[in-house]
Amino acid sequence: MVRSLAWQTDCLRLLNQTALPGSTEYIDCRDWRRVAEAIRRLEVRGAPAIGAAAAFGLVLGARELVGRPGDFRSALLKVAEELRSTRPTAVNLFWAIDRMLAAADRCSGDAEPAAVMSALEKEAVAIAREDEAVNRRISENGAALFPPGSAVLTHCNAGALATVAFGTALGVIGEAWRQGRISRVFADETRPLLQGARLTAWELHQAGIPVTLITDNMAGWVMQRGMVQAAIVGADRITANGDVANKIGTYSVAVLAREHGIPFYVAAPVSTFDFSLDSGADIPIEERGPAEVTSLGGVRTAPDGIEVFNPAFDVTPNRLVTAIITEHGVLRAPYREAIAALRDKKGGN
Ligand SMILES: CSC[C@H]1O[C@H](OP(=O)(O)O)[C@H](O)[C@@H]1O
Repeated sequence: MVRSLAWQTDCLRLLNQTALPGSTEYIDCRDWRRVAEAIRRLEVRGAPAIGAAAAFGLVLGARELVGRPGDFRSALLKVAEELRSTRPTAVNLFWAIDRMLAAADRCSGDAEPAAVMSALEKEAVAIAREDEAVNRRISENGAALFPPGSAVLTHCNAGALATVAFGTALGVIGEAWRQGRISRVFADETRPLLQGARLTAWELHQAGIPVTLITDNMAGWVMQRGMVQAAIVGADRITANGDVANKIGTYSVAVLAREHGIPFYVAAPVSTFDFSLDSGADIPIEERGPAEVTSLGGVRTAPDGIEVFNPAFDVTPNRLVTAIITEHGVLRAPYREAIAALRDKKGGN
């Protein structure tokens, strides 16, 4: 099974997703700063995966601080803040760090730093283990939504690579495939960083699931031609009213799905819900550098010095979301009440 990361006690091993699909390379992080860099560079990416990576980054930070002079807990908080600053949109990053700091706070005030570090390591291992189990439940809950023989469209990568294992949207697709419910997947390439072409197409091809790669601007025509009967994506943050932040281009897919009368599904764990935000207008949207848009594979594709707008995410309003598939079941509009009922199921905060 594809895994985005593995805790090896002395280091956090990351599958370098910027090297896929051309080569399978690993990054062994023994320093929390290298984990932070990997998140910023999208060497590890995907909401649950960056949450788990940051959790193990905090363990590495704690390990560095054990035996150092000065106040262990305030130094640990500084590491946590650095990890929080890596990317602003996926709420799993903040959920995981909050959960780790809560684990540290459960240690008595006079606990030795080594004891706190041990508690942090246990919590990070639990976060990683739970993510795989949660994704399996999401997959089982979502598979039943697809009538046998369905072809579906997906955007970006919400697969095993975006999580600790198994995936969310691609987890649903894999389970539906195993049940004979999905016959083919149309994968948007997902400009500018091509998570669909490089990662989703790779994951599905590895799994033997029929996949057709299309460019983002082909999604409407594929729907208009009746080549897909549904769309399913992951999420980076879902607010209290059911608005969904996800990879840039997701909103366009949702509008096209509504226009063509096909369901638009979102698959996400409860850890991706942000109960503190009332609507998608409040979600911070990461903007990345111009080079991601003005070059491709190291080849310049736009004039020097051209103005660039490069938002990494967009927000799909809840009215365009047919259902949200979680580990606790499938939510349908109106979402506010159903989401509120999930609140006590979100560990950590
Ligand atoms: C299962 S969360 C996956 C989610 O994260 C991706 O963003 P990025 O590749 O920038 O980390 C994308 O929005 C996916 O849907």
